[in-house]
Amino acid sequence: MFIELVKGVALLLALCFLHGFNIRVWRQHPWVGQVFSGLIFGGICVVGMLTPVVLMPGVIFDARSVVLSMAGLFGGPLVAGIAALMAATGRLWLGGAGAEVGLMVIGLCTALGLVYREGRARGRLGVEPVTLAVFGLLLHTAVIALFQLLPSEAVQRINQTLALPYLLTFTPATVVLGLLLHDVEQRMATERALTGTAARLHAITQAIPDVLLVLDAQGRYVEVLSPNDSALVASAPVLVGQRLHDVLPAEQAERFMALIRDTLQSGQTHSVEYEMQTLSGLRQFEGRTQPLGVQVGGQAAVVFLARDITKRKQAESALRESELRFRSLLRNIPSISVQGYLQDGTTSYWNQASEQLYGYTAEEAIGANLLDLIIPPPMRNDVRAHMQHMFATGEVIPAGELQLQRKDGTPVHVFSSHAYIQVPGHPPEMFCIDIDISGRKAAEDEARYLAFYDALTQLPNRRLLVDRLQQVLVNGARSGLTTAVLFVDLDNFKTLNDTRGHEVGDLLLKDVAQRLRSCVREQDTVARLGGDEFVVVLQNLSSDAPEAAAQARALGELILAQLRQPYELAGHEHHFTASIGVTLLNHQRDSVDEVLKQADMAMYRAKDAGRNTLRFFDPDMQQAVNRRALLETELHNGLRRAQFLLLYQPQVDSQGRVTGAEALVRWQHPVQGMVPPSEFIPLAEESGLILPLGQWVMETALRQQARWQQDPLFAHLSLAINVSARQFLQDDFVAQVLALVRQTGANPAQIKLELTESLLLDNVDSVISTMRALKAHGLGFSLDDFGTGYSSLSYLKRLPLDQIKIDQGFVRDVLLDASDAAIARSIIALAGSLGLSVIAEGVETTAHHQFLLAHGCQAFQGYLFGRPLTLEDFESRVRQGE
Ligand SMILES: Nc1nc2c(ncn2[C@@H]2O[C@@H]3COP(=O)(O)O[C@H]4[C@@H](O)[C@H](n5cnc6c(=O)[nH]c(N)nc65)O[C@@H]4COP(=O)(O)O[C@H]3[C@H]2O)c(=O)[nH]1
Repeated sequence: MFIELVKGVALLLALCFLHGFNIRVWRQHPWVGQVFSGLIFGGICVVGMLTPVVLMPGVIFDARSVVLSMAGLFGGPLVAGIAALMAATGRLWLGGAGAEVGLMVIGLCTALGLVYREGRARGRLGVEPVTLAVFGLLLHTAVIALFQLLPSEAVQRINQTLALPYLLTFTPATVVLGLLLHDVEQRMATERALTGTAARLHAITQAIPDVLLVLDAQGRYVEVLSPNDSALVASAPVLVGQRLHDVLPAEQAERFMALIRDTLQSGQTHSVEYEMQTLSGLRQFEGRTQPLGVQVGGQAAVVFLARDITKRKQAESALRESELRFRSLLRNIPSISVQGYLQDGTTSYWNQASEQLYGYTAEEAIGANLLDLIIPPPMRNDVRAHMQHMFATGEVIPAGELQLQRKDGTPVHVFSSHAYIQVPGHPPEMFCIDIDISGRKAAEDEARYLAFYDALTQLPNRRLLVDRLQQVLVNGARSGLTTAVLFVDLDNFKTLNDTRGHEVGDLLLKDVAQRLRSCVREQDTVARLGGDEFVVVLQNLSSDAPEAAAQARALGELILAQLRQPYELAGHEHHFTASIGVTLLNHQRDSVDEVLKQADMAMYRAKDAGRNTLRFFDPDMQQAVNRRALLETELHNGLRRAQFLLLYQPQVDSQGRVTGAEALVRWQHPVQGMVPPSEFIPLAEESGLILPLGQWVMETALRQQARWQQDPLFAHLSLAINVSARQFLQDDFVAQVLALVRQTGANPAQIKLELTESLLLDNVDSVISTMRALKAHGLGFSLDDFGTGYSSLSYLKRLPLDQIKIDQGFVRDVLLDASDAAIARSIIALAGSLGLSVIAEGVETTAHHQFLLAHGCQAFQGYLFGRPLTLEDFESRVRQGE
């Protein structure tokens, strides 16, 4: 019996082995595994039933209760169901009296096993020995209870002999089988977990591109994991088992050994960068070591993770090279100045082109402030504001043309672009990229200059001339002053060009340009129209057209005279003349074209008239000018030929007694007869002939006065002499007069110099000093035409005058015009208050005389008392008066 039970236990062990093996075999297909497990459990039951403990025929005992309950507990419904079906089939096939109870036992054990399984699944029951033992005891007690349904004979024997051994054998068997199956179950779970971990690890190591090595303390390759062999010194299978010294150069192997030692000693991760000759060539790696934590083959070991960084290193090196290239490019690129500045303007970068452009070396510039370096003072506030805005907002200053300054202070034109760069970890910077455009600017200036100036003579060209004339036409109308346009053309210029070539021709034109410029004032324009044609624009001439024409003619004559002077051209002396056409601008009527055409036509008239001359466009003007020119010549001749004489107009006192005379010049023209001063004095003043004429008058008058000195009849007579402004303002006027006084022996106390108010307009101080100098020698002064000019009373007070003359204009209408009468009265009163004598001129009627007399005037001159008389007539008049 015991032997039978041991056989049963052996069957149980076989069951465990077969069940474990089956599950492992079918782990990929768990359902199939369960079916086979069911067959195994069922098979063991059937085998057990075939070698049972036979109590009596038809009543058998075997280990099916243990097997089926464990099939339920560890196999689940499918396994237990198959096993129970097979066991039931086997039992029915064996038959006998105990068959029914046997089937019930099969059902009971299977069911209780499944119940236990459910309790375990819900966490209520475990599979530890005690629980299994309680389960086994309950199960087999229940089975013995079922045995009570057997025939009474069998029941009796069971209860007496078998029940107790049954309980004592099968309960522990249940525990043992449960523990064994539980162990199988656990081992399978561990195996599954390990398989999962290994699969994950494998997947991970396959996924990472790095090389993973396990090296022991001796430097032996324990494990080599690499996605491919290209990163290894030899293929993985070859490496495993070899030592570092076997596959690496000694020096490198030793370096890794030291790393392994350090890692194991410190227990810390270590990093290394190295280069290695691999199966795919020389590669660079970044490696990390980590202690493995467990021993391998009795040795401590490290995990070594190596990453191929060849590409990264190549990229880094390419980047470094590229940066180096760009830096070198920026540094050395000619003509493009690059400068870097920090927020406060401190210079952080300065390339070679900046050195050349601005004159500061990089050493001088870096660290200095932008504003102090190249920004002209007037621009500094603007630049500061722009920079602040850019650094605050990141908005770049727009590119544009600027005028900056070099180290030596000279200006430089640049086209400046700006960039705002912020590199993480560095302060933001402004980069300026400046291109020198001074050359372009100069070219533009040159082009602008050439557009308006003649390249050969540097004179304004036709375009600028037209421009200026247009302005003159617009503005001149307002001023009322006259503008004259002179068209100057060289005579025979073409011959010079043809005979001596254009170069010599150019020399002549340059010389002519210079001479023309020297003839005119700053405000006038000399332009070259092209070829040998020049135009001179004279502005601010007299508002009186004939006078302006005379001024234009005078300048034209001067130009002709200048251009007549010999020319020294390329070693030869040449003589040229010019023809000039003149027109006066009529601001209301003319256009620029019209004006130039007129001057051009006048110039051709000058050519027709034999060249070396000037002609006016306007025939009337021409005639007037001709007349003046003729008169001027005649005036000149008249002086030489003594055609002038003095008349003497008596000046009388309140009693009508002659007290003196005013000397009045006359021109005894051989053809025109006696010419009055109004016709020739202005011309004499313009032409300068007034100086010799005035000198003659002064000498003649003084000589006459000296003669009168000798005669008691005339010795008391004073003599008034007219002095023109131009004459009076000569530097040596005082010396001239005093010399004449000395030479003639005239009495200065009897001499009165008559000055006009116009003299006082600009020259009060020098007039006063001249007057004082003469007065110091006894000469007296009378202010002529008083009241017609604009002399201020304050001047009047300062002038060392003796007499004021009331102008004949006031005297004439003194009885008709209340205001003239008032002026005359005021002048008399004024003279009285200033302590001056007063003389009225132009007194023609006794009514004039009476009025003036009544208002206190004591001296008179006028037709009422005598016209200007020849010397003889004047002297006989004085005699008659006596
Ligand atoms: N209607 C009218 N006229 C009278 C009467 N009494 C005198 N006159 C004129 O008035 C002018 C007076 O001379 P003035 O005011 O010095 O004005 C002078 C003077 O400014 C200038 N002048 C004359 N002789 C000389 C001279 O020798 N040298 C300079 N620089 N200027 C002279 O020429 C001006 C004109 O001289 P004249 O033609 O000689 O004209 C003279 C004289 O003939 C009168 O009752 N009725």
